[in-house]
Order: sequence, then structure tokens, then C-alpha cells
Amino acid sequence: MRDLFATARRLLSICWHQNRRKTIVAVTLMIAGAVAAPLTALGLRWLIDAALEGRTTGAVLAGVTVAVLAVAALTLGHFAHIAHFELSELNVVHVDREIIRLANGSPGLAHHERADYADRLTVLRREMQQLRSSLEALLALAGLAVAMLLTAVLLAMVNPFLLLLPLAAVPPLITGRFAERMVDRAKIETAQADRVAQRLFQITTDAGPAKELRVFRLQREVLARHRALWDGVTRRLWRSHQAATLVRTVGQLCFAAGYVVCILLVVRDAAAGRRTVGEVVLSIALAAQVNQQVAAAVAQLQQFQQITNAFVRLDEVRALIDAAEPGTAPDAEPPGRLRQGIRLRGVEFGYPGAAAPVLRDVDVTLPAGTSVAIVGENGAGKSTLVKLLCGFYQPVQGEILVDGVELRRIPLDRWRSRIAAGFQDFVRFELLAREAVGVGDLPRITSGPAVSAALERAQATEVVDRLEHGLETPLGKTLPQGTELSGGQWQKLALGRALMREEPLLLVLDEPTSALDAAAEHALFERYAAQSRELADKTGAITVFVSHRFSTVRMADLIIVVADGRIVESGDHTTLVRAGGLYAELYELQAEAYR
Ligand SMILES: Nc1ncnc2c1ncn2[C@@H]1O[C@H](COP(=O)(O)OP(=O)(O)OP(=O)(O)O)[C@@H](O)[C@H]1O
Repeated sequence: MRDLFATARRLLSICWHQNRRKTIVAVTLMIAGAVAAPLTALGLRWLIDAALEGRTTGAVLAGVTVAVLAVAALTLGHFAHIAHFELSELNVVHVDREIIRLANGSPGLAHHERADYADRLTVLRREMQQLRSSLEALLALAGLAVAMLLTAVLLAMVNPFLLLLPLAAVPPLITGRFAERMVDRAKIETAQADRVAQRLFQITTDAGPAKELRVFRLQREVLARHRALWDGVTRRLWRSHQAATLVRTVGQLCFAAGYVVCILLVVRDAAAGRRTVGEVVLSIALAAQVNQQVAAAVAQLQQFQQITNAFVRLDEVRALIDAAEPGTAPDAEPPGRLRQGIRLRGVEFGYPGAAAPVLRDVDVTLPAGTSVAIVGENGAGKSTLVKLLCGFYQPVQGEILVDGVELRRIPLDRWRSRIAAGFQDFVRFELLAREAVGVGDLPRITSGPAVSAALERAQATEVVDRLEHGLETPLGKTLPQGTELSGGQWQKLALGRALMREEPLLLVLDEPTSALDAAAEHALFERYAAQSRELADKTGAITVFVSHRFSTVRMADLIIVVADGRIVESGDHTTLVRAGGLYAELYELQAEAYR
């Protein structure tokens, strides 16, 4: 019950912040509409008693009152709807923003790896669709509560035993909540299968996987898996709904028994002459209303319970994110320029939920003003190392020091504003070409010259030159008249984006050129090397790149060789070749292939 009150408070506070006047109007109209119905029954009693006693003026006044109250009962709810409709829409936008903030706003990525987080988010997205009707449910419940209280007072005035009737309404309320919890449990149990089924559905409908689905003739297999999962989910949900209906019916039967007893009580009093005809009519009218009030309250409570669950889930997701990223209060600033460099000391890291660490005993210094290449076989841990440098995850053990200051002491958003990055799994921003590049440095997104300069640095000018409207060309299929690019062209724009920031302390390039041919990559990195030397003079910046192409790697000042989560060798190209270790072996293999 405490949850319900907390949700009511939360919902009203959101409304209050959105629009106070509309909130007051909606609450007042809804409550006035709800109490009009029991007052109509009271008016009927006056009307009948006055008419039977021959008091014409009293009867006319009572008749007019009944008519006014009946009109109010029928219409005020609709007027309230006009006020709360807009509030509901605003609430949906407010909570949608909150979910987006939760899913993307946290500085790290750790919570994205957690299945329990993903499960809760799946259920949450669905439940939040109820938000539109939840305000109406809350206002209806508030109106019903006042109306039920008034009805109870009026019934007690006729015969205190009639209070049994509202009391008989308690079992259906309890069973209603119990039933709702049963359904909720089933939803959580099926959330994982539901999520996988949704992912499969996405695979069959998205353009990206369409080619492989057809070539490998996977449509049937995917559909069969989707159906199996979906059947399991609906079976479990269906069973829980059946059980919930049974529980609710038991509660309703309790109320029906109380109703019959109360009506018999009033009829017996009337037969004995202890009650007027007006009072009998009042009791029967009120008893019928109690029936409707209870049914409406149970239905609205179910609706309201769902949104309560959603809010509880929202808090759980927030708690999971906080637990995934325990914050040490940041108290340092990134340096204006790097003097010593970045040092990883005894770093160990494992992804959340994974049994074994991905990186172990990582001890290395990336000196200020150098270019550093990270090499190693697939799955060795290169990208993970890069993610740690960007602060997407925190090491489980050890520390990362930026000019001697622990990275976790620097606010992540401040650190991020001093790094620039291009990733293998870059985003295809379907915006104007200028914006798709300019988002790399938001304050300068509108600056054509800044974007052109970044494209020049990334040797991607020719991609934009070929576009019909140059930088102002809409890209992708989302925008009208959008131009679709090839994989390599998208990647070149992503590189331009990575080079938008002119004075980063750390430039990270995690296989950002995989869609380019070896010659293009080589030319590009030669330019990068020159630029990073310039940058190094200005800010002591470190350029870290991950590549499988040794023609590129050999240009780096420092090469780090990662194998099975450890740094097995490091040094420059000549030293490593001379050492005759893993690097020399991998280099020789690739060199042979090109001979
Ligand atoms: N998000 C993740 N959750 C759990 N495990 C992950 C995740 N990302 C990577 N891993 C695991 O961590 C290990 C190292 O992955 P990483 O991406 O760092 O390798 P890599 O050296 O960059 O490989 P590649 O050359 O193929 O890109 C792999 O065994 C991988 O399965």
C-alpha cells in the first residue's frame, strides 16, 4: 500500500511541476464528479420523502438538485479528461526522458552488460506505456475514495450495520492486489525470453541482418526460435492471468454476500416501519453505487498498480546502475597538457558477470606525446584496454594514472571532453553530413570550416565532395531524400568525427579503418603520425591505435603486444623484431603474405 501512495505522490508531483493550474482543475473536477453520484441518492431520498409528505416546494427543489447532480456526475469526468489528457502526455515525455537518461546518461557501460538490468528495462519500457492512463486512474481513485467515504457515512446514517457493505469491499481489493502481484511475477520470469524474442524479431525486420538471413536461409530458423520463445512467454503469462482471475473472483464473491445481507437488513427495517420509503430508496441506490465503486476501484487499482510496479522498476534500474558504478567522488581535473603520460599499474578487469578476468597484471606507461599501437590476436583484450582508457569501465584491481592522478578521481565527463575516439563499431548518424561529423565536437557542429578541417585531417574530403549538397546532404534512409553511403564512406566520416576535437589529450583509434584498404590505412596513419607529433607538441597528447595491419603498427613509437589478457611485450618496432618474440612472429607472418 505504501508503494501506491508513493506512486500517487510521485505522479502528482510530476503533474504539479508540469502545470499547476491544470493539475488543480483535473483533481477538483474528478472529485466533484465522483461525489455527485452519492449526493444524487441523497437528493432522491429528499425528493421521495417530500413528495410523499405533500411538500411541493421541497419536492421541486429536491428534483432540481437531483437533476443538477445527475448532470454533474455524468459530465464532470469528461471535463476533467480535457485537463488531465495534456498532463498525461507531458508525463510520458518526462518519464521517457528519464529512461533515456538512465540507459545512456551514466558515464560507464558496466550496467549494459547486466542481464538483470536488461530484463528490467524490457519490462519497464512496456509498463511505461501505461503512464498515459495512470493519471486518469489516480484521479478516478481519488474521486472514488471520497465518494466511498461519503457513501459509507450516508449508509451509516440509515443503519450502522450497512457499513458492512463498504467493509465487504475490502476482500476484492486485497485479492485484486494479490492477483496483480502474481501477474507481475510472471512478467519478470518471462522477461529474459521476451527480450531474446524481441531481439530475434528485430533481426528479421531490420535492414542490416537481411543479407545474411537470406544467404544462410535463416528466416525459418529465426522464426521457429522466436515462436518457441514467444509461446513459452504467452503460456506462462496466460497461466498467471487465469490464476489471477480465480483469486479476483473469490474476492468479488465475498462482496456479493455482504451486498445481499445489507439489502435484506434495510427491507426488514422498512417492513417494520422503522425506515421511510426515501431511506429505503437511498439505501438501495447507495448499495448499487458501492457495487460500482468497488468494481471501478479494483479496475483502477490494477491499472495504478501497474504504473506503481513500473516506478519501482525504474528505481531498481537506477539502483543497479549505481551499484554497477560505485562512485568515488571525483575531486581532480584533467591536466591542461600531459607531461608524464598515462600509466596503468597492476590493472585487472573482467566484464560484469564473466567468470574470468579479461585483462590481468597490466603494467605499462604510455608516455606523453607518443603514438602507441596495441596489437594481438582476436579476443586478446585490445579493445577492452582502450575502453578502460576511455573510462567506460573501472579496473577491478590496480589503477590508471593520468599524469600521476587516478583516472577515477577525474569527473568522467571532464575526461571525455579531453579525449577523441574512433571505433570499429562506429555509429552511422543519419543526419546532415555536416552534423554526422560535427557531433564529434558539439559546440562546433554548425561550423562548416571546422567540419571541413576535420574531414581534411581524416582524408575524407572526397566523400563529402561527391555528395549532391556537400556538407548539407542528408545521410541514410531515415531522412527524406537521404543519400546512403558505402561502409567505407561511413567509416571515413566517423574518422572525421574522431578528429573534430583539435586538442585532445588522448586520441583513441580502435580499428577505425577496418573498412579501408591497406594502402589507404597506411597513408592515413602516416598523416596521423605527423599530426600526432604536432598535437604532442601542443598538449602532450597520446595517440593510441589498435590495428591488425603491421605496416601501420610499425610506425608507432611504442607497440604493446597483448596476449590472453596480459602485456607480453612492448617496445618500438626495431626492438621487438630484434627480440624475436610474438611480435616478430606475427610481423613475419604478415610480411610473408605480402611478398
Ligand atoms: N561486452 C563484453 N562483455 C563480456 N565479455 C566481453 C565483452 N567485450 C569483450 N568481451 C570478451 O573480452 C575478451 C577480449 O575482448 P576484446 O574486444 O578486448 O578483444 P580484442 O583484442 O579487441 O579483439 P578483436 O581483435 O577481435 O577486436 C574476449 O574474450 C571477449 O569475449
